[in-house]
Amino acid sequence: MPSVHSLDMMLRIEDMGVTYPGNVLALRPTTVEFHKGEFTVLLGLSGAGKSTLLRSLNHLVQPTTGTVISAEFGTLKTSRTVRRHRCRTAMVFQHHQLIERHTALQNVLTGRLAYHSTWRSLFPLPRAELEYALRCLERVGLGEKALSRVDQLSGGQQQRVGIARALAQQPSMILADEPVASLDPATSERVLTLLRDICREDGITAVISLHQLEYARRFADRIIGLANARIVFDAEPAKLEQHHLDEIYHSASVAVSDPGKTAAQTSHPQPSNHPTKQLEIAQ
Ligand SMILES: Nc1ncnc2c1ncn2[C@@H]1O[C@H](COP(=O)(O)OP(=O)(O)OP(=O)(O)O)[C@@H](O)[C@H]1O
Repeated sequence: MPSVHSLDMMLRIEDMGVTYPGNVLALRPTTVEFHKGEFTVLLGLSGAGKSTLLRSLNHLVQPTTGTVISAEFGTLKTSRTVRRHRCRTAMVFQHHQLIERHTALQNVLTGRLAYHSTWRSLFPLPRAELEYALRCLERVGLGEKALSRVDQLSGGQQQRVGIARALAQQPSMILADEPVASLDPATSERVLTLLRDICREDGITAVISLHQLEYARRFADRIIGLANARIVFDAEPAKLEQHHLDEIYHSASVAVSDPGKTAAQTSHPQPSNHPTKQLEIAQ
């Protein structure tokens, strides 16, 4: 039976579940839809299943059950549809995954490779491709660093190169797995602002996993909270209340919504990856 989906659907997963070898249940069968131009943040404790959900959206992690349906390419069931979907789905990683000895421009150009055959990519890309990559770098404010080696850039600049590379792919969707986890608070805010603004301007659908609750509240159009391999919250940030946070973080007494309060001030010790801890750092 064909699935029923909304008009602005970009990607839909249906009864999609992931069990890793060793019988590790990482995502229970889940049905959820992502909409065009929506900026969704995945929240949850370490091990809740955020990366698994995120990475299965482009079959980087192979779902064990269920399906992924793309508005552009239909159900991802052949290697051809997966390839085409991946071409339009850019990824941004926590550790950038850049080639450090290459220049920023060379790294951004790798975002164009999906559009070229293997043999074509062995030769220099046409001037138009270089100009396009340069424009992507200019959009993230790094035009003047185009010829700098990536290992000579700061962490925040490297992540901006990662975003430029994603943009070079001309994506309809960006999946970002903890893109600011290695950055200081001020740089994190700049990177998230940049990512959100670019996604808004270009109508790109974004799904981003974060540990910082405060950033999720500020930047997301929609928050999906995960706990124990299932979605326990799915709504706009304004609807996220303490009892939802308790469910996401299994904690009944921490005022995580109080930006003035830190983990050290709460009556219960927090695990190191608890959002309150992140909140403390994010202030
Ligand atoms: N390749 C793998 N093989 C086996 N188990 C895995 C694998 N990847 C993840 N897991 C397990 O699956 C569960 C979900 O992991 P996942 O990485 O999706 O969580 P997460 O919410 O993204 O965590 P974090 O915030 O620490 O990145 C965890 O129990 C994890 O140990």
